[in-house]
Amino acid sequence: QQAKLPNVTILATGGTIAGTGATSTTTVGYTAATVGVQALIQAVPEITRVANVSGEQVFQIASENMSNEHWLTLAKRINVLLGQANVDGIVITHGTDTLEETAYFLNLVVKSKKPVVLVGSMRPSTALSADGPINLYNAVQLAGSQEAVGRGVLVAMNDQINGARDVTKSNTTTTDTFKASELGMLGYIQGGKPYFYRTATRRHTVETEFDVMNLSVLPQVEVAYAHANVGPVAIDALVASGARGLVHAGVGNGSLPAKVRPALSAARKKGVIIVRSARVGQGIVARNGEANDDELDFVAGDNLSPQKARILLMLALTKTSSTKEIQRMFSTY
Ligand SMILES: NC(=O)CC[C@H](N)C(=O)O
Repeated sequence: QQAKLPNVTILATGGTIAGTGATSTTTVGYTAATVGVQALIQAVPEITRVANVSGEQVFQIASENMSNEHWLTLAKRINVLLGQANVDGIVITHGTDTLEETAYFLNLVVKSKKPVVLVGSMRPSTALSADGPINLYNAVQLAGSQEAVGRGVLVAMNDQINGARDVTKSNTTTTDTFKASELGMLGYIQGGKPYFYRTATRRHTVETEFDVMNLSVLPQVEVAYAHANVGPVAIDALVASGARGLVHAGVGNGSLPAKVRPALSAARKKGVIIVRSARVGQGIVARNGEANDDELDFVAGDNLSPQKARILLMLALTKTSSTKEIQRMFSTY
């Protein structure tokens, strides 16, 4: 332990950053989540020069298998670690498929200003020009930096820093996949130093009303996807399965197709909370825009993607079932 270096804990959860392929040119069809956290750290000895690093293997999964229970376990561990004076920051290695969802969940439930940085890779560790090692090196630097304190949960990949709320995976395979769409990234990591140009304005971490430390399950919230010719089948099935909340990934500006509206309205009358969002990927779904939310007693999803609206609705339902209160939360977080 070097006293002048920050203490960074790496929580490993799997993904491509811990993946291996048959050959150096295998960049699809490899196996995710095979390399353990100690091997990940040993593969990048440079990080021991910038931080006192310790590692914990929290899970070893491909992130398409990430569940609410995994999130609760991870969030609780992070809150315990960040409560310790000898931990300055946390890096989470993670598969990229649901990395943005884990990031937003943690952004709402981590109760510390200390840096929490998610990192993954698009190429397995065995590939030519694997992006995992430099991404991990940058993430550790960011998590150990003073610049990252109080900025909410961050995603560090491809030399760029993004905020948890706005970032999304935008390309199936390229290394520049993480983008904050039209809102833009927060900064860069270059030469081992973070450069911040923007900051997230929505409340996060220590400023939220959510606390998962005593929870072992989260309320069931599902997403129903709209498209031409869509009917009520998926919505009815999700409600019958016991969903307490439904996010409607509407077309355009969160529009409700004629066959969908009565199904959602009937669900609301049974007590299910309905959030109107959009499958478009950019822009705001405002209250009483394409649908009369006041009359239907629905919640407008602001500019959250359907998958992120699901997370906020789950956490909202741990506190209230008032649509007025939930709408406030969607305007706050
Ligand atoms: N690039 C990746 O990390 C994708 C691998 C895998 N599907 C996962 O999300 O864990």
